[in-house]
Amino acid sequence: MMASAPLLEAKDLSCGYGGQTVVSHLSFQLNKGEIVSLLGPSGCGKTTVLRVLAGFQPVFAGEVRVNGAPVSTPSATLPTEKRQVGMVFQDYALFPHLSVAANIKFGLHNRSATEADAKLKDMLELTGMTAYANAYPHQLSGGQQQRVALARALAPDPVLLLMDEPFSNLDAELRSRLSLDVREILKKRGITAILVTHDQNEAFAMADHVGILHGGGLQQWDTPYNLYHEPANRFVANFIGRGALLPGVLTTHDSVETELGVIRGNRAYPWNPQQAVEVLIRPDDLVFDDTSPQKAKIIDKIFAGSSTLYRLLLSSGRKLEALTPSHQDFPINAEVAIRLKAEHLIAFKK
Ligand SMILES: Nc1ncnc2c1ncn2[C@@H]1O[C@H](COP(=O)(O)OP(=O)(O)OP(=O)(O)O)[C@@H](O)[C@H]1O
Repeated sequence: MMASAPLLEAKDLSCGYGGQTVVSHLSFQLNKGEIVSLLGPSGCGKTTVLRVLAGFQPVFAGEVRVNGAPVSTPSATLPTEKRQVGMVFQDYALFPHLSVAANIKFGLHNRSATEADAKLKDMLELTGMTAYANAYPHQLSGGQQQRVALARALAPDPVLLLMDEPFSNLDAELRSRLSLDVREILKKRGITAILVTHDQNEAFAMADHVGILHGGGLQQWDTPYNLYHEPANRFVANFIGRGALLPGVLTTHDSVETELGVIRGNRAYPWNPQQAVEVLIRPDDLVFDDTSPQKAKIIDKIFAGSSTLYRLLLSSGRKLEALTPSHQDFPINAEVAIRLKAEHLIAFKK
């Protein structure tokens, strides 16, 4: 039975501070080698959950299991040092007076010198920091310091790696590059990891599954693709990506009449025909198409290199956004013909 247990399992977990519950009824599982992200707005409890998983604080209810064995229950909390978790924080937390090599070897005091040296060499290579073994943290860039922090966290072969906003002190470009690099490093070694972030690009770039936390609970646990294209509720629809909600009326269980025509989707809704709904329109659901009878006026555009985001005004006065390849270049105030090209019909009852 133990062999088939998930690597990490949170079951109906409630946690918080003092008597104050921050997150309740949280359940999720991670298999070995999986990378997941807990994503949510500031204050939703991401760090609190991570602290529970690390063993820094107790659970009020529910339990956490690692490889089938309970590590947190309301009556017992296995201490951090016995959990074999590695941690990477926002502020790097490297020892300033120790060299890169000594930082990485810090958690290896119970290994033989030969073993520790081999591990150091391996970690330096894995994180691309071999040339900096003798440098001190203040001589490194933020991105390099975070690579060392990762090497230090991975050196003792943790069962689980916990990362709390690891890239938020870095500029946007470095952040996106490093998040891909770190994913590659973790995948190469089959490391199971949880990343806490409020940055959806980071979560999407790194994680196999993402849990959206809000309002004291989990709103959706899904792949990045599904969170974007098949959000489970209005909160997720608004929180993830860009988009607008367009009013419409359900005509059959899987089609909605809107001012852009009838939208037919890939799922059936249980509501009666004529039910008033709102349909989620993502910017990439709209295409410019000269043959379409639907007209819109361009009121703004944001050029982003390979693509352009257009803000459009419909004749009803409603506004939508369209994301197109940047060769399709139109001036502000131009009238364009648009067509909906959505494969997913995401409707919410009005
Ligand atoms: N030590 C503490 N004592 C009491 N309440 C706390 C403590 N730490 C956090 N909280 C509260 O718990 C809630 C969740 O905090 P938490 O830090 O887990 O959120 P978060 O989602 O990680 O937010 P952020 O993205 O801003 O870091 C917040 O309302 C916060 O004020």
